[in-house]
Amino acid sequence: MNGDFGDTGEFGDTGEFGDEELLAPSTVPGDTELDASLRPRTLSEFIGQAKVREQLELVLHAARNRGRTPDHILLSGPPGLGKTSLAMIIAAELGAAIRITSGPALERAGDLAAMLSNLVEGDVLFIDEIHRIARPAEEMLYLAMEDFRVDVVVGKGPGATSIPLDVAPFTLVGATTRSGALTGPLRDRFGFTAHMEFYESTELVRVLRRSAAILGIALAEEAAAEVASRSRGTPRIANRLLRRVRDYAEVRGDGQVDVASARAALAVYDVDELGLDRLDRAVLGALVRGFGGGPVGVSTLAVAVGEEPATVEEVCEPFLVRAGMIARTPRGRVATAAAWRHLHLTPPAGALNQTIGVRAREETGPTLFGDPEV
Ligand SMILES: Nc1ncnc2c1ncn2[C@@H]1O[C@H](COP(=O)(O)OP(=O)(O)OP(=O)(O)O)[C@@H](O)[C@H]1O
Ligand SMILES: [Mg+2]
Repeated sequence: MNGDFGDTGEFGDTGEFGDEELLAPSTVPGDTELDASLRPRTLSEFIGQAKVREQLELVLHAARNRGRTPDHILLSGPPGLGKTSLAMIIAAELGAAIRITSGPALERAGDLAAMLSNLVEGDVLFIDEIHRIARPAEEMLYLAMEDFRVDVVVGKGPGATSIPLDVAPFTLVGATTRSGALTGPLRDRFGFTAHMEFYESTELVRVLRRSAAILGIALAEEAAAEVASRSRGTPRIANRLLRRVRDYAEVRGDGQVDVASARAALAVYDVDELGLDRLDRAVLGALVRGFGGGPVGVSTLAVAVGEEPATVEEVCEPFLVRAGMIARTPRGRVATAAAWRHLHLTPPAGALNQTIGVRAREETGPTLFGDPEV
């Protein structure tokens, strides 16, 4: 099994990004193969996310010492940061088999029961987009996670009986771009939640160097830095931009990617110096020009740019917050002074001045001004 199924679910449905797919953090057609060849295979190959790596190392090590399956693990963070890669690494580090499914595929409890009853002791069950699991399956999952047992209901109406079935002890690894959308009971049953953060440019440079070595691309140091700084803190985007600058260097140059050809290539693909794409710029434009800088609710913003609220909230916004362009306030989203300037406009006197590089946590993470308005 190659286990690569990045194009399930709403983020895989990249039609909405049109020709701006280059900067979509989700997988786009053609990525899958690339992702598979560039995926880190061990925890030590996994670049960045130092905190998460340390925490995971402890969880896995302790479980190995005790000869037990580790606690269930939730991986939470924006698309393309390495959740699927980490899930596979967890299984590899445990020397366990990995079974892969996703929330949207578990529509009926029976789908999950079939999956669970096939598990062998020690297996890792990976459920991607776990926040999209259907309710009946979710309830079955609680019991399986806690007691390694499921109740399969046979028959209908008053004659229905439930037959308890044992499930082999397994480790559930769930991945989600929206841990806030998980129900409390499900979240509580994970022993450990790894919060994935956007990558620093220096880390993306290492990702790019590694990928260039695997793909046999001559990538100059300065060019790597240039690509890294425009990759929205996201390894998947860094790898994709790397392929585009390679194309450019091969067609218009001698195949060597230097900083000049990298810049020229990125200009051709309309990737701005912060790595913002058309949708990001549309969101900022709507916020600044349409709503005077906010505050405005995320669903209103989504309507203004003709996008799904989930896309704006889970794909654009985390990065715009991290880039210091948008702040979440209890009354809605607000454009910072940097956002106005990025659009070549003069910020109004009261515009927020925010430092770049605020931690981009999901909606459950700390915000500047208390709970985000949803
Ligand atoms: N830490 C890392 N080191 C090196 N490469 C990485 C790292 N994290 C991710 N990548 C690269 O980025 C690609 C995308 O990672 P992955 O598919 O694991 O992301 P994801 O978080 O599961 O995304 P999604 O939420 O869209 O499913 C990988 O194939 C790999 O090439
Ligand atoms: Mg994934």
